[in-house]
Parts: sequence; structure tokens; C-alpha cells
Amino acid sequence: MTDVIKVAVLGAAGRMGTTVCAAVEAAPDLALVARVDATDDVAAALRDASADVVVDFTVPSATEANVHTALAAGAHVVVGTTGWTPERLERLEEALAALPGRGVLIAPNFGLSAVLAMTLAAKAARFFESAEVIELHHPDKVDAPSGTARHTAAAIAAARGAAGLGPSPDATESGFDARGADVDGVRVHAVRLRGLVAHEEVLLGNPGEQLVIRQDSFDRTSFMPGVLLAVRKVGGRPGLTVGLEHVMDLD
Ligand SMILES: NC(=O)C1=CN([C@@H]2O[C@H](COP(=O)(O)OP(=O)(O)OC[C@H]3O[C@@H](n4cnc5c(N)ncnc54)[C@H](O)[C@@H]3O)[C@@H](O)[C@H]2O)C=CC1
Ligand SMILES: O=C(O)C1=N[C@H](C(=O)O)C[C@H](O)C1
Repeated sequence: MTDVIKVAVLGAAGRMGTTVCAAVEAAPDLALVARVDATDDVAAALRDASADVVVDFTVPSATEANVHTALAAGAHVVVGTTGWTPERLERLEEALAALPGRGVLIAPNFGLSAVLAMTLAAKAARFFESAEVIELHHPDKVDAPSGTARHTAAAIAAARGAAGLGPSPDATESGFDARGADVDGVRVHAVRLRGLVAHEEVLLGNPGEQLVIRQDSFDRTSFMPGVLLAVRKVGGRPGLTVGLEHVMDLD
């Protein structure tokens, strides 16, 4: 019989944290050893828990410090929280270089439909003159555009660049402000609407044709197969992994 993986959850009282705790408790090969939230002493809680894997679903302002605290406590780390800038990733890679064998897996989205949508969009991008991304979320979300949309737009931009494509055509003159955020030259639009959970649409256009790639997370349980997959895989992937696609045999 394989050993049970001990899991601690940061942000355990939040929307995602609550769902992750329930999923871990329901998995026979995992044991939930700590629920940690904002009012707790994170370092002390993680030291006491001796978790194999710490899962972070907190807030962009706390996640970097939490991950370094989890590493100091001796755990591998799975991160779903947004806000991982290139500078934060660089600091994390430096820390991991001094911790051989230790793994951190950060995924902007653990939904299988979202990962597949991002992958398909990146593959399709070089065939189209125009590309734009629309992300749609619940209105309690604190960041915009979503981490998923940023990741998607960056992958589309990289594919367009590698194919020698220039910017998407756009005759909008300066002084107009309704064209969304610019992520590596790809326009990203953010909708916030009560009733939504997490949704993304990639629009790819050519003269006379359009490809729309859309994914919908109607419920936070949709993220759980991806989170549990990451928890099971992270210990076997030393260093930093960004994107669930790398443990889904998609690359
Ligand atoms: N990668 C993915 O598949 C997904 C990522 N997310 C991201 O996960 C993050 C959390 O989302 P939600 O659960 O909706 O937010 P939420 O606001 O419901 O939960 C965040 C929780 O973190 C706690 N918290 C804040 N600071 C903390 C700290 N220093 N230590 C421990 N806990 C702390 C808060 O008290 C709260 O309970 C967001 O960045 C969101 O964008 C959300 C859904 C899916
Ligand atoms: O805040 C959310 O809800 C979500 N956040 C992540 C993001 O910003 O991409 C993942 C998913 O879209 C849900």
C-alpha cells in the first residue's frame, strides 16, 4: 500500500479552500492535517502539521510569503492563488535552487476544461489574424483580468510571435478606453456578474471565419480533480512547475 499524503490547506475558510478541504477529506490516499486561514500563525500551524504538501488558495498579497513559509516548513507546495508576477516566480526559483528535491506547482486554473481551452487556444493562435480573450467571473473576485486570462493571452502572444504574426488589426484611435487590458499585445476583457463562477472565451478571427473556444466552470468542484492531481504529482517534480498541463501529458 502507498503512503497517505498529508495535506495542509491555506485559505481554508475561503470559497476554494473550503472545497479543497472537502475534496482532500474525501480522497482515500490523502489526509487533511491542517486548515489554516488569515487569523492563524501560518508558520506555526505548518510547523505543527508536518504536511507533505501545502495547498495555497489565499489572496495575491499573501501567497508569495505563504509559499516560502511552506517551503521552510519542509513541504512541497501546490498554488492556485493568482498574482504570480515574473519577479515573484524568479524569487521562488532562486529559493527552490537551494532546496533540491522540493517541488512547487502553480496553476492559474485547475479546471480541466480551462487547461484544455488554453492549450487549444495556443495551438490555434498562429492560424488567425485576430485574437482576443474575454473572461467572466463572479463579482467577489478581487483581481482583473483573471490569472487564467493572463496565462491564455501570454500563450497566444507567444504563439503569434513564434509564427511571425504582428499585432491583431485594430483601427481604434487613442483616447478611447473600452478595449480591455493589453497582455503582451493581446486584448483581454473582464466581465463581473452575479451568478457566474469562472468562464473564459477565446475569439480567433480571419476574413470570413471565426473560431470561439469557450470553457465554463459552473461550480468550484470543477477545479478539484486538477488540484488533487497536482497534490499527487508535485512531490515527483522537483523545482518550479507553472501550469497543470505539464502533469496532464499535454506537452
Ligand atoms: N487556480 C485555480 O484553479 C483557481 C484559483 N483561484 C484563485 O484562488 C484565490 C482564492 O480564491 P477564493 O477562494 O475565491 O477567495 P476567497 O476570498 O474566498 O478565499 C481566500 C481565503 O484566504 C484567506 N487568507 C487571506 N490571507 C491569508 C493568509 N495570509 N494566510 C492564510 N489565509 C489567508 C482569507 O481569509 C480567505 O478565507 C484567488 O486568487 C483566485 O483567483 C480561484 C479559483 C480557482
Ligand atoms: O477568482 C476566481 O474565482 C478564479 N480565479 C482564477 C483566475 O484568476 O484565473 C481561476 C478561475 O478563473 C477562478
